[in-house]
Amino acid sequence: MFKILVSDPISDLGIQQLVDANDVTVVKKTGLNEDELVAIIGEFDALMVRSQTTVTERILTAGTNLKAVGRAGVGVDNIDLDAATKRGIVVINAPDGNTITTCEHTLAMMMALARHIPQAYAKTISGTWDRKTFIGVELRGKTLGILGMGRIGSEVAKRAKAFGMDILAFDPFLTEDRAEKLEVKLATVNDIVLNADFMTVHTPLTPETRNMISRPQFEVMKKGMRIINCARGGLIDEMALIEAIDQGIVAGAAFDVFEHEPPQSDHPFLNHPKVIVTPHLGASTIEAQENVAIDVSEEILHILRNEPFKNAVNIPPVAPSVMNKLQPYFSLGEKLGSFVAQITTGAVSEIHIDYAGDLSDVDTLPLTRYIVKGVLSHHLGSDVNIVNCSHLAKSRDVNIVVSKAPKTKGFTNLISVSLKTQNNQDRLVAGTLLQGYGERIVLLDKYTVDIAPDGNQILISHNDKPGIIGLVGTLLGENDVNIASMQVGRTLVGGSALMILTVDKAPSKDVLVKLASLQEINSALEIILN
Ligand SMILES: NC(=O)c1ccc[n+]([C@@H]2O[C@H](COP(=O)([O-])OP(=O)(O)OC[C@H]3O[C@@H](n4cnc5c(N)ncnc54)[C@H](O)[C@@H]3O)[C@@H](O)[C@H]2O)c1
Ligand SMILES: O=C(O)CC[C@@H](O)C(=O)O
Repeated sequence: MFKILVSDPISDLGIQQLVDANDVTVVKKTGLNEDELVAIIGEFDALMVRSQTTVTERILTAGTNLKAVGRAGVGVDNIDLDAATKRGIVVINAPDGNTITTCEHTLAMMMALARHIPQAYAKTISGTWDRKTFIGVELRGKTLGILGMGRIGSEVAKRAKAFGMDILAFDPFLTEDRAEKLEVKLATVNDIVLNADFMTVHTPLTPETRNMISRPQFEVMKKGMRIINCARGGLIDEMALIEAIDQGIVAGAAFDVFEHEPPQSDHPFLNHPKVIVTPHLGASTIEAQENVAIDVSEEILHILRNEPFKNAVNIPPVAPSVMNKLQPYFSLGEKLGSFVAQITTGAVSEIHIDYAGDLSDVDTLPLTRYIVKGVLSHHLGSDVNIVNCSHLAKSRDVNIVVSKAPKTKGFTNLISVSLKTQNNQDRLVAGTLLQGYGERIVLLDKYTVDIAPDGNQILISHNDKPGIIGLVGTLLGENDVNIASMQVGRTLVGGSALMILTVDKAPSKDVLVKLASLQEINSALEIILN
């Protein structure tokens, strides 16, 4: 039974599928501080949050059973991603579910700003009928500058066009072609600062975007600019903005987000007549909260059930077409990694993976992760997963080298995994997925073999002499180890040879020692493939 902690207010309807799942227990506990979370997180397999819970390294370290942290929303700046990645915890978000809602909030803020609606409302209900102070401006014919043309920025552009606004847009990934399709003019930040009447930001908060609009921009800004921030506090320098408003450069600002949330009661935005604010309500609609919670719940279930998932923030995304092609190879890849690690002794310095045939023309990174996981799991156990395997390899100075070849020796697909060690070993295992026969190991070092990579195997290195197979069979039989299949490979008659046995149960250490001491046998090794 998986236990999931929901630590922020999240739509009940959105998490219904978790509540209904018969392999899941959902515990809702909101408003906990870090210490309280640290005290209980160890019992849980997954944590689901919005933006109130700050998921710190301490919480992640205490979450010894945590496999996933789900963010019901877009921004993951409240989650320590590095700490999660190191611990192999998948962080997922719901990037699409609140796009329209946040875009609509942005437009609502822009219109409220243009027409002084919150200020006029406050005055009217206080008993003053003031029609002179609140002369607004039209949106029609005005220029809107959009910084960040991702999901939300693009939707804002579409709707602003309907108001008759001209759009100047800046995004490092915005191409001429896409700008043309969106009917916006490609611009620089400076173009927007100098020419726009309204400016709205829709970027993530990164070291590069922090204070992207600050004193240098306000100094040259078009007079009368109105600024909206429904993305992240810190994108626009809050103190510099107040100065610019007081200097008459900026006509007004509408902010849904703050550098520190909630802001202190003496924050200058909170009592400034030209600033309107909402308490991070951008994503707060019934629809968006259901959407994001449904998306994240689905993903958490996939992760806990070991099923393919998307939207992981700490693993690069994979196109569905690539995923469909690679997925059948994940189990084979992991077993090849595990196999070669089990036959290698000494510290691994390099994992060389060669993809040939069908696999040579796809982005194989997700499959590489399974292979690396297979290699590292042999020594590091269940602490390794596809999220942290690259980090673990790097932190142990293991070099991962990938090569590709379009042709194979008679196989439509072939994955070769070789390990180089610091004591100069170089072992290789290659496998394929055979139509109708499933996974096969077809090459072991220089020996051609045909092994189904499952269950318990014994790998015996011996000299190619008559009678060895009989000796091995007799010894295993005497020790109640039943042989399911046997493969023998040699390169030269009478030279060194390899025997691989699939057995119904694992041999004891004692039996392996006895096998290794038989005449003409050089070593006997147990390999377990699950
Ligand atoms: N107020 C809310 O409740 C709320 C709700 C949802 C999203 N958000 C926030 O809104 C922002 C946008 O969300 P989204 O879903 O559109 O994200 P997105 O990832 O789809 O878009 C972000 C865009 O910003 C661009 N960008 C990055 N650096 C830039 C830079 N220096 N200058 C210009 N553009 C840059 C990226 O290329 C990308 O296209 C995020 O910060 C998100 O956390 C806030
Ligand atoms: O959970 C929220 O309401 C905040 C959502 C928003 O900031 C996001 O990044 O998705």
